Amino acid sequence: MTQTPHSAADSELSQFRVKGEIPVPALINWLSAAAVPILAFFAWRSSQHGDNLNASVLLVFSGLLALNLLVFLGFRHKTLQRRGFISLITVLFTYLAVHAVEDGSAIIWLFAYPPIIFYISEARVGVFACAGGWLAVLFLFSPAGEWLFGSPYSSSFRISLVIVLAFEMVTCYILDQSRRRSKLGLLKLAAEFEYAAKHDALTGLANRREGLTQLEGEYQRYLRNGRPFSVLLMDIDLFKTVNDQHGHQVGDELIILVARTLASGCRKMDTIARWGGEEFLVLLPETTLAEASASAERMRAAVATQSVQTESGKTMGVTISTGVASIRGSESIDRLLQRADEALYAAKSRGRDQVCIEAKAAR
Ligand SMILES: Nc1nc2c(ncn2[C@@H]2O[C@H](COP(=O)(O)OP(=O)(O)OP(=O)(O)O)[C@@H](O)[C@H]2O)c(=O)[nH]1
Repeated sequence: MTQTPHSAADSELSQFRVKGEIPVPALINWLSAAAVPILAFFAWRSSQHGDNLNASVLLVFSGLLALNLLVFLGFRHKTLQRRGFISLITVLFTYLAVHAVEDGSAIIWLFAYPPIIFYISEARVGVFACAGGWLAVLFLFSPAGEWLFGSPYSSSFRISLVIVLAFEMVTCYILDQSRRRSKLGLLKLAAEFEYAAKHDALTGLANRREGLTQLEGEYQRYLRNGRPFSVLLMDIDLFKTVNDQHGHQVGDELIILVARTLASGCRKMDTIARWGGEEFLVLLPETTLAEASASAERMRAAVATQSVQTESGKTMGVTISTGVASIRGSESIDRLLQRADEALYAAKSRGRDQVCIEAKAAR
């Protein structure tokens, strides 16, 4: 069954990739590959300035990001890669800000955090991480933060950074929401297209193409496991007369009524397809000829109890004729359908409102 877009959870939406969009694992790989030499460069600069502790910490981050990249390349575990990357950059950015790396100027790398986090994770993770990060910066810049960490940031820099960071985070959130909305729209459109491609617009049943697809799938299963399946080919009797006497609208109502009756008489595993104008194909997986003819007979009887109201207020009954056939040996799908069609033809020629099994009368 096609998933409806409305039920798509945020996480599923994050995994749904529009053609041309950069895949999250590829983006993380690229960012990691870029971050490893950048961190190594800053580690080298720190060691030049005699700050060996900072050089070691940056080298450790560089190594961990490289490790996360290699683990992904080895195991292809996307969730592990994403979580590892988010944890590492969150701790790294916190370290850059708190430790005031490069005389505090390294804190500007914090601006890389919001777009990355919104792109690679679910919306609520992005909001949580950004709000938490912003509050942490606010605390770092407060008198309490200054007393605790002794950071060197000037007051004008603090004000600017807090405001610009908030502006960037809100902008990233808005852009991310817009991206997610358009993805949702595409997901909805794709589901609608998929539904339209597989279903008949009038009855909501599978259309002929989908019926054939299901039939082919069942045929392949039969070739593998040898369990027989059956088909019922059904046709509304004297339908042309209904159209001619009462108009196409009543004819359409009758088709819908028969479709509903057939659907309510089938198992979940069965497929009912609108095969032609007033013709239906029922595919009964793992069903013998005897079981199929019993089902066909039940459906025939159920349809015969139905009626529609004509424009003159009279009730009009409806009957169907059915041809039944079961797969045999290594015959083709075409041959099976041909035998069902011959049985249907026999049911028509023997007076309609009856079920015929492979050219033999069943009633
Ligand atoms: N209202 C309506 N009529 C349709 C639709 N599709 C096909 N038809 C009509 O269905 C009729 C089929 O009639 P026939 O194939 O001649 O057979 P019949 O009158 O049912 O006679 P038997 O099959 O011999 O019982 C034609 O008049 C088509 O125009 C549809 O979607 N809606």
